[in-house]
Amino acid sequence: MTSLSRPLATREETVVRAAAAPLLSVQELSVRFRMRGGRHIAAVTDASFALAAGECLALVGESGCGKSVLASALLGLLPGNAQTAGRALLGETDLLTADERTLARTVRGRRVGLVPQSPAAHLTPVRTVGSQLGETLRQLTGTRKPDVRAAVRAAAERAAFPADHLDRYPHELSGGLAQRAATALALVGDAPLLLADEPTTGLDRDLVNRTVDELRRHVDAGHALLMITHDLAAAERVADRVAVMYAGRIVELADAGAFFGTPGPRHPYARGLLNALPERDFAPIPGMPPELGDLPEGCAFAPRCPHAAEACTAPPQFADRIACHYPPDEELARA
Ligand SMILES: Nc1ncnc2c1ncn2[C@@H]1O[C@H](COP(=O)(O)OP(=O)(O)OP(=O)(O)O)[C@@H](O)[C@H]1O
Ligand code: NI
Repeated sequence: MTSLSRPLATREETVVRAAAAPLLSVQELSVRFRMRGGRHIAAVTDASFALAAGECLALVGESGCGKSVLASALLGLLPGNAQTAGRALLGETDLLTADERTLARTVRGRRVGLVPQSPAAHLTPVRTVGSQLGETLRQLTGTRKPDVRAAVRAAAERAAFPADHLDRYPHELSGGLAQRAATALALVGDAPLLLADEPTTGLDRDLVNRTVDELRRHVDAGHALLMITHDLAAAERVADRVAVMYAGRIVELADAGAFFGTPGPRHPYARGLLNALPERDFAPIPGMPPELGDLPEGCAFAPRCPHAAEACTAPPQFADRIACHYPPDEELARA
């Protein structure tokens, strides 16, 4: 063997390992907001998950449970009163500790794309959608001037944004159109990781499906997608895996097929979420989620949980993809 064979073999091993390693690894991510009077809001607590290239993870849970805060943390977009703990590794970069210059120059838009939850607030008010798309294309993909017009039309088409609205300003758009403009902008950079925060709000079912299918094509082309959504039907259509969040914690991670099909969700909260759907039992979960500034000591879902028992006054560990003292098997054993 020549002396070259070793480095070559090592490089091959590296490629194999890279293929198996997740693109994003979030480890015990917590976000706290410091408030007046020494109070704090525990918006995200100990969230851990990984996301591979070519995979979509849907993050679901009731309003206010911390989904958008989690996404903002991954982009370094939290306000000044936020404190983070844990790690969020994108390759070698820890997104939680990367400096603003790195985030602005190499991460946002280039390595991590965002479809924001409030697209109107993220679009530049004084520029038309077409001009914003054109500028983003030139910046992120180096599209040359003569090619920009066609590229803008293609980008709009991908997000079902009508070409005859490209000369409109953001305030002239309906919520649904602003949403599609934001999706078009987010897809332009071809970032390996896309965070889509409620990308189908304000769209009718046909457009929801069209948007979701375009996002799925993006995933199938090798990108990773973290999709935050209230729309469980959209989640079922697009996701490979599901993360269920309750009161700032991920309480269940599941394969989408098992979650939406058989055997179904394992966590009592996740079962409640699905059963609340009109096409299922249409039975809402009784009660309200707790205040994130005033969380109970034990399991935060216990006050609403039909299975709560003595053990639930202590916080459940996240183990075997669920944070529950009585996951289904144990429940059967108790019955
Ligand atoms: N800048 C902030 N300062 C203090 N608290 C905040 C701040 N931003 C968000 N929060 C709180 O963090 C919690 C989580 O909010 P977040 O927006 O992540 O919820 P969400 O799951 O995305 O809800 P929705 O589905 O309604 O978008 C909420 O209680 C919210 O009030
Ligand atoms: Ni949100």
